[in-house]
Parts: sequence; C-alpha cells; structure tokens
Amino acid sequence: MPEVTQKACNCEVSDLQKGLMSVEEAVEVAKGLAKPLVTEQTISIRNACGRVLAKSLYADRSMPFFDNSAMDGYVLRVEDMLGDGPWTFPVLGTIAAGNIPRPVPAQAGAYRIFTGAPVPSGFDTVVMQENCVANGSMVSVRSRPSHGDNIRYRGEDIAQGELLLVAGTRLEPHHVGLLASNGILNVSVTRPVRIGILSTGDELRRNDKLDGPANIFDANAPMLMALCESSMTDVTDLGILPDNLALMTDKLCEISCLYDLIISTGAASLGARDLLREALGVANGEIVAHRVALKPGKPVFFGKLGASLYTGLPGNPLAVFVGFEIFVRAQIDILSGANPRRTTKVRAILRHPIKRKSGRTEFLPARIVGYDEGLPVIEILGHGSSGTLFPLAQADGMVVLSSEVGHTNAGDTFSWFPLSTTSKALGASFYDQ
Ligand SMILES: Nc1nc2c(c(=O)[nH]1)N[C@H]1C(S)=C(S)[C@@H](COP(=O)(O)OP(=O)(O)OC[C@H]3O[C@@H](n4cnc5c(N)ncnc54)[C@H](O)[C@@H]3O)O[C@H]1N2
Ligand code: MOO
Repeated sequence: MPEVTQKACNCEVSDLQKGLMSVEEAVEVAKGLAKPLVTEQTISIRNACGRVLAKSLYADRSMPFFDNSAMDGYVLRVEDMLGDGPWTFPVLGTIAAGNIPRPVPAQAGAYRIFTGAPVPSGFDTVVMQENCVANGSMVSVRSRPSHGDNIRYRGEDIAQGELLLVAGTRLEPHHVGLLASNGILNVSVTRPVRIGILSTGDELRRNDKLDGPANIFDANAPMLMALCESSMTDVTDLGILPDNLALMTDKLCEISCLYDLIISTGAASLGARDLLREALGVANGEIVAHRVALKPGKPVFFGKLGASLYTGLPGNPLAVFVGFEIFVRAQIDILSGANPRRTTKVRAILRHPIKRKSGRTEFLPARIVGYDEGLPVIEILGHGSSGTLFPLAQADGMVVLSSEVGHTNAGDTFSWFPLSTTSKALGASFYDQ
C-alpha cells in the first residue's frame, strides 16, 4: 500500500508547541467555562423534538393501561384444557381493540380477540389464529399454550410513578411518541442556547462574486450555522469582521451581552493580522486558554466576553469543523442542560502506513474501503491540509491519531469516529471517551 505523507506545516518543531495544552485538557477548559442555563419553557410535544427536558417526568399511570392481547387469535383459560388435545371450544364472542370487556360467562369457551383488545377477566392465554382451526361457531387448538402467552400485562412496561424520562434528555422522535402514549402533551424544556457567529478576515466575501483576485468565499459561517442548527440553539449570523482592531473591538463591545456563546473563526493565530485576541482584551473580554496540541485546530482559544462564553476557532475550515465537534458541541450541550452523550468507542484498521511526527492529536478524514473481522478498514483522504473541506465531504468519518503516535503501519488500529447524518457522533464520542 502507498504511504500517506501528511503535509508538513513545520509547526510540530516549534518551541512554542512544547507549551501547548493537550486536547484532553482543552476539552476540560472548554467544558469548565460552560454552565447550564436555568430558564425553562413549557411547550407542546409537537415542537419538543431536539429540545432538552428541564424536569424529569414520571408515569401518570401504569403502562400498558390494561391487560391486552399481543396477537390476533383466541383468548382462552388454560385450566379449561383438560386431558390431551386438540381441544375444541365454543366461540363466546369477539373482542376488538377499544371494546370494553363484559362480564364473562362461567362456561368453558374462547373469545375471538384482536391485537390490543382487553383480555377478559379470568382468561389467561391467547393462541394466535395461525395455530387455531375455526369451524363455524367453534374453534380448536392443537397444542397446549402456557399461562400468559401473547398477553401484555398491565404495568409490565412501566409502573405508575416510575421515572419515564430523566431531566437533561435530548428529546428525539421516539421520546415524543413515549410521552404521547402516556398522555403527556406539554413538557418543560430548557430555553434554546443563543449563539452568535462571527467570521473574520478582509479576504472574505459573502455574495456570489469575488471582487478581487485574493478574495475567497466565507465557508465557515454557513458551516457553523449548519453545525449549530438544532432546536436547542438560536443562531445569529454576526457577519464578517475586518482585520482592524478598532472595528473588531467595537463589534465585540456591541455584542458582549447578547449571546450565551459567541463563536468566531479566524484571526486566532500569531500573525500580525490576528488581532482578535487583542480586541477581546480591549473589549474587557478574557482569554482563559489559547493553543492546543491539535491538528487541525491548534490556534483555538477559550474565553469570555461579558456574559457570553467565547470560543475562537481558527480560520482554516477543517480546523473549524474539528474544533466545533470537539469543543463547541460539548459547550452547547452543557449550556442547554443536556446530559452527557453515551457513546461507544469504535476502532478502525488503517489500510496504509502514515508518515507523521508525534506531538499533536490529529484528526484525519477517511473513508471505509472494507471490513476485517467486523472492523472497518479505512483509507485516509486528502493530504492533510486544513484549508479544504473536500476530503471531509467524501469521508465516512475521521480517524484520530493521539499525540504520542508517530509513523503508523498498515494494519494498525485507531479510534474512528463515524460521521452520522447529523455529524454528532464525532464530538460526542471524543469528549466523552
Ligand atoms: N506562524 C504561525 N503561523 C500559523 C500558525 C502558527 O502556529 N504559527 N498556525 C497555523 C495554523 S495550524 C492555522 S489553523 C492557521 C489559523 O490561523 P488563524 O486562526 O489566524 O486564521 P486566519 O489566518 O484568519 O485564516 C486561516 C486561513 O483560513 C481562511 N479562512 C479564514 N476564515 C475563513 C472563512 N470564514 N471561510 C473560509 N476560509 C477562511 C483564511 O483565508 C486563511 O487561508 O494559522 C496557521 N498559521
Ligand atoms: O493545523 Mo491548523 O491547526 O488547522 O492548519
């Protein structure tokens, strides 16, 4: 297999790098700055998908509400089956879902019953119709069923008063269904997290025409808005900041108390035009940590601006994606009061060797090319540039090489973060591991 050489950026050899925070430390810093918002709202379950439950919910009644049939068939009493089969019974009537069971005659007999219909008192087994022979007003059963067969008993799923959903649950469609089946139509949820998104850089344009040969389109703001987009966020596009200290400072002062979280991209590194951290200081903001042993995403910084949490992601688009998934998604979860995600760590086998320097934890887009004993075999895409999203767009996930890993061999296994359709898997699995 050909060896993949990750594009050298020379930053691994910098002395400064020795002082970089580890990714794990940086995740703790990012999470530590975020505190759950306290405001709650009561909303209809129709609008609750994606929101975070503010209060635990308990079952008002036992589920199922009453003993009912799990099959279309005949409901019987096992004690009526004397001697050896087949046993033949008169059909005493029909019970459909929604019917109220009537007082039952004492004589031996069977009822035709449908799925979901209440089991009449004293009856204790349902034989599915495929195992019965109906003959006019009589029905025969060949083999003896057991007590309780095909009956869903009252309270066997949830007893009345039992915990239905714990506070902090991110409500998904199946939760909405569960609430509806329990007769709960309104829920108390946390309010959406207000997020402001800032791009920086004189080279950026938003319209569809580039007015200069050195201009590029703003990729980061639309991507970040899409990443944030969910019902538990209320996202505002704050536009593009020029590379100008006074203008940056003015904008930061203007927005300092309007959001729970401000995310910026670009101007995070050490260049003379990277004025954002200076502007944050002038605007009375605070930087708590800067620069992480992460590739891509090294220049990320964490801080505060007024009442807002402030996370400064680097300008390179792939660094924005990785930084969002590792740090920002965790911050949004905490602000929204969501419980930590439960995820499993997945391994994948590298198809080819990788030549690289140890020092930074590295996330690389990769695609699955096969399976070996159940593990995905993956191939790295692109050449390690954080300036392009093209390899990620073709990827099935990202592989992570931890900071101490140097050259790797074909066949080595590493952590693998599949990109789900919502792309939530990457960050969730990383920061909770
Ligand atoms: N001397 C050093 N130079 C650099 C270092 C370093 O440690 N020492 N780090 C490099 C790394 S790693 C990264 S990542 C970048 C990040 O720099 P900044 O956060 O200051 O970002 P910019 O310089 O503003 O932009 C970097 C790159 O990304 C493009 N960009 C910016 N915003 C957008 C956007 N909204 N949409 C699309 N593309 C965007 C920008 O044009 C630049 O090409 O610094 C390295 N340098
Ligand atoms: O590796 Mo940087 O941190 O994205 O180019």
